[in-house]
Amino acid sequence: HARPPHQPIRRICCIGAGYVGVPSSAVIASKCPDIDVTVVDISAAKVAAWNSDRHPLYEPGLSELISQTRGVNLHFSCDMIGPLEARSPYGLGQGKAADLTTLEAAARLRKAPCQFELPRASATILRANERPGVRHTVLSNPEFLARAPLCRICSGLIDEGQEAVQRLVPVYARWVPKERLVTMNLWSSELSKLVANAMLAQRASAASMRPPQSGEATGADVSEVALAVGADSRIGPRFLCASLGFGGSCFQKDVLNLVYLCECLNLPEVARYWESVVTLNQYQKYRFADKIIVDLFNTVKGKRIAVLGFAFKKDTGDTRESPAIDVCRRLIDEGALLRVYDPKVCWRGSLLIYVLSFLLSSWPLPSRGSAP
Ligand SMILES: NC(=O)c1ccc[n+]([C@@H]2O[C@H](COP(=O)([O-])OP(=O)(O)OC[C@H]3O[C@@H](n4cnc5c(N)ncnc54)[C@H](O)[C@@H]3O)[C@@H](O)[C@H]2O)c1
Ligand SMILES: O=c1ccn([C@@H]2O[C@H](COP(=O)(O)OP(=O)(O)O[C@H]3O[C@H](CO)[C@@H](O)[C@H](O)[C@H]3O)[C@@H](O)[C@H]2O)c(=O)[nH]1
Repeated sequence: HARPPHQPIRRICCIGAGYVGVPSSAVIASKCPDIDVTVVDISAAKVAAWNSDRHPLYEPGLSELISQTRGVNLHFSCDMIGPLEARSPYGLGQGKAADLTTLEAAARLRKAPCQFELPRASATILRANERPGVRHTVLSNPEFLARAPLCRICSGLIDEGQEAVQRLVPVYARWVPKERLVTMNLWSSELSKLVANAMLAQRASAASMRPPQSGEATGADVSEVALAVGADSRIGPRFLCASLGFGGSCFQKDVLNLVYLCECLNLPEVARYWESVVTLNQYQKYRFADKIIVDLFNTVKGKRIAVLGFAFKKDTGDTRESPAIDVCRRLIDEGALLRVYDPKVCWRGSLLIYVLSFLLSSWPLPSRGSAP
């Protein structure tokens, strides 16, 4: 479709009203009042929840952003075609259902052998479904710079997509200083995300494994060690807290993506190196559960144990890959009766946890807010 270059973006449709889609869309809507943002999701319940005052996930400041923008230029819908077709004279949504179904399928090729193949595969699928007047461009715009919020990477496929990149950049330029808006080729962008997350995961893993097995063996205090080590500006103070293992939706997946990439590139030694980050992380969780068992006189069978906190980190209700899952599973396998409570974990997650804990324990439910 012939479109004048650098025509400003007026509409954005985000597919997937989850942890990435909603915060990103809410920020764009609040920073760009002239852009109409619609978030669509396959789950009617989720869309209804976003349209209500009981949002399905917690993120500090998100509810406030949504209350300012929802119904103004931020919309939640199950209609995969309407938001774009009704308003857009061009672009991805102009067409029919098949178009967006394909886009969705392409965007969610979670079984693509490697993250790197995703943009190319998406582009191929979209191109195969193009109709006259509709042109698709795939950009890589990974979300991974959580601690560098004033920075954003946009990238297009190596030899194409530059026009689309030039149209996307001004959207972020509303709140990101120009010098911190980085454009690069797609493979650099994808690899940046993998490497950044893998290095952070490696650091969190190493922090938990500070030899010799933290302070336990030596009498050292792990927080004091972290303070001293982090005072070296080359190392820095962040990500040095020993924990029972890293969790979350990205770290393990991204490290394993890197492992796979190394294997494909015939770099088995490098692959094993990164794989050991995940292995150590698993070990750390089992070690923690074993320590509980040992401390409770080598058996937890029939013992009632309270688990305070279930999300993978503080200030979130996200339980994906939470280390608590492995710890609880190990304790349940050993016959413990668990009582799990996390005030931030809500909706489906909490229901599951409550059902689990009801089945496994006769303790009364704590009232909301009574937990630390
Ligand atoms: N969570 C992160 O921090 C993070 C960071 C970078 C990239 N990612 C990637 O971004 C993607 C989304 O991650 P997330 O954490 O937001 O996941 P999520 O599970 O919170 O959200 C995904 C949403 O997509 C919806 N969905 C699934 N299939 C759909 C379909 N066919 N049509 C419309 N909606 C559909 C689901 O109902 C869900 O609400 C994933 O591919 C993830 O790997 C996540
Ligand atoms: O000193 C530390 C710091 C973190 N963790 C653990 O590491 C995991 C990940 O923490 P964090 O990175 O804060 O959370 P995520 O939301 O998973 O964020 C990561 O993954 C996101 C998705 O790719 C990126 O946006 C972020 O930049 C990247 O840090 C959590 O289980 C933490 O408890 C530690 O064990 N010790």
